[in-house]
Amino acid sequence: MGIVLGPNRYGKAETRLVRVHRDGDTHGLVDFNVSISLSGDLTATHLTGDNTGVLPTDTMKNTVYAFAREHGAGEPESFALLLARHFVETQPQVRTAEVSIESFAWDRLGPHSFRKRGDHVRTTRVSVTGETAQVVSGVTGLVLLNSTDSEFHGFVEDGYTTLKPTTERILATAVDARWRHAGDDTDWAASFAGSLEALIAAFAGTYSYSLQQTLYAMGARLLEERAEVAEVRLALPNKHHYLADLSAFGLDNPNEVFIAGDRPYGLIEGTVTRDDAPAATAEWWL
Ligand SMILES: O=c1[nH]c(=O)c2[nH]c(=O)[nH]c2[nH]1
Repeated sequence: MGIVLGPNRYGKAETRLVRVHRDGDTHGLVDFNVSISLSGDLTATHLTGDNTGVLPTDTMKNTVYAFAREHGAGEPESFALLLARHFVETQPQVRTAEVSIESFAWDRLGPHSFRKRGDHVRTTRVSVTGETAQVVSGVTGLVLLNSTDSEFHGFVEDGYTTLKPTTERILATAVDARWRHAGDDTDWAASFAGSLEALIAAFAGTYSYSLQQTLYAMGARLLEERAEVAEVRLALPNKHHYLADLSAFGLDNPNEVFIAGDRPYGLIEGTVTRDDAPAATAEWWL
């Protein structure tokens, strides 16, 4: 009885690409999750470890970022065809290339501000003890992104610091916010809509030197615009976008092609409150 190699394929899964198309002050944003799988004559590496026909999956990932710089990234079908044809045409041992792309839609908030579509959840938490009622409203999973107007520098640098100061970066977060109402009788629909609008406007409108600064601006704006709210708590994950280094391929990258990071992420948390806010009557955060 013999043992034979059956069907096989290999590739790089889930390359997270964010492509900013800079058209003057108005930016376009494309957000892709690209998975590549190649098959063909790959027997040698499986049977003997002979890698002469193996294009590294790392190269596939690099190709995604380099093509995004060279060709832009528009419709996912076009970008997938471009990549798949490239691997079949340049790698004689590859018979079939499969490229799958998940494309995440963002709605425009401003020239360089975006909100991820179909995301957030409205929350409420009410605590009643005897005659006392405390109402907390909130939102989770509201994903916002500014493709410019964000810097981060002047931070502590110790022996373990490798982060380079930057005057140009993407700032993105998934807003997790709770706000405590001073009373228990207001127009809840209008209050929620206005609070959400205040958070979004402050994020989009703040020229940011840190996510901490943006957090304070968001909380302060909500309190300025909603008299019925006493206190705001925000937890903002810093959804890092790393500038892809394309210099090895002879390409520059003027803040256009980004690697969307997953984990770890910075987590910036804080409370913004009125100095005359009534005390909370129950635990209300998380
Ligand atoms: O806005 C930021 N705040 C930080 O505290 C921080 N730390 C870091 O590595 N990047 C950032 N960005």
